[in-house]
Amino acid sequence: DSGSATATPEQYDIQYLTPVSIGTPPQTLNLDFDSGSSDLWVFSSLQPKSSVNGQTQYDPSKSSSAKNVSGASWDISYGDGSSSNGIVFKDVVNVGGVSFDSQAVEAARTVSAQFTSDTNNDGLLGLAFSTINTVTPTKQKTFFDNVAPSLDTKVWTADLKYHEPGTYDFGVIDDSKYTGDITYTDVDPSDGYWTFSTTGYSVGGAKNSTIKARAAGFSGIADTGTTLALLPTEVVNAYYKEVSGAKLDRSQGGYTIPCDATLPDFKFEVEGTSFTIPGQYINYAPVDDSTCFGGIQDDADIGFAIWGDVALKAAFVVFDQTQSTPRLGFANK
Ligand SMILES: O[C@H](COCc1ccccc1F)CN1CCCC1
Repeated sequence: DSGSATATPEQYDIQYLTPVSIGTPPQTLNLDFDSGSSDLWVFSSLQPKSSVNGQTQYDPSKSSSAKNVSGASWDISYGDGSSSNGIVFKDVVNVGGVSFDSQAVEAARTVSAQFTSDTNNDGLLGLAFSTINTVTPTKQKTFFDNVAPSLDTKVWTADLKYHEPGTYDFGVIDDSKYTGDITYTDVDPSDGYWTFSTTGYSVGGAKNSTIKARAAGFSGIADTGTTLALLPTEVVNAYYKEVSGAKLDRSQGGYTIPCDATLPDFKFEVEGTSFTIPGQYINYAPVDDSTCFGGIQDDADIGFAIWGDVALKAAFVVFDQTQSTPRLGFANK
């Protein structure tokens, strides 16, 4: 079995939304596929009206296949301070033609203000490891872990794009979506994330002088649910040193740049193969009519780097569980 679903970017690629059908008859919700968390939760008919602002709500009472998981509840908080909680149903879930008939669908009772104001986001589909699922008393499996046995090959792939729709595929590596070889690197799943090491980085200076790659690598997570690339302070400083007019603006929460700056490319290396984030991707969004917010920011107080969409959209990425050790594959495209 294999399938493919479209990942459509919201403004500035702040996140990508993908249609998921839930229940009988199918209720289609647009979810944020998040490889940085492991709960599939949805806006639901159980929420107070005041917490819903245009989102599509899952209504288990309208699904003949919905079954409440007695005594189960969930409560999740994210790195950006947002949160949600509720109760749990099992129901049929279909993503791009790949289906599982008793997926844990976590129906929200409460969502934080950030989710209420995010009108097109109907919930999340977690794709990190099931060890960090928040359902108690019995942890639930991610959609990928549930469908993995049925897939032609135990992978899912992300082909996210700059300001245009891309795809999430399950059970297939579509060779038309990348060029050259796929470079694989081992993942350490012990924190529940797709954690991997980069062997180096380099900055293509505005004057086309490249800063030599940093000898030591650093570890980070591949996180489709994070917008920006959050990297070690030293790396971030080395990058913006190359951008005239760049400044660390605490009031904006990080580095800003002149919107008309010609930004250098940023290269990261995986097992010695380099992948280029074009400078254009690193002009994330305007904060006023001439100042823009940088797409590379500091990973301070997280303790590891977060390779979010600004980085992932520069590659074809394979989230691979075909072996006992999970792997990430990166290819140019
Ligand atoms: O909140 C996340 C961004 O958090 C980044 C992060 C990941 C893992 C550990 C610490 C972190 F700060 C983005 N939201 C997730 C759901 C909607 C957007």
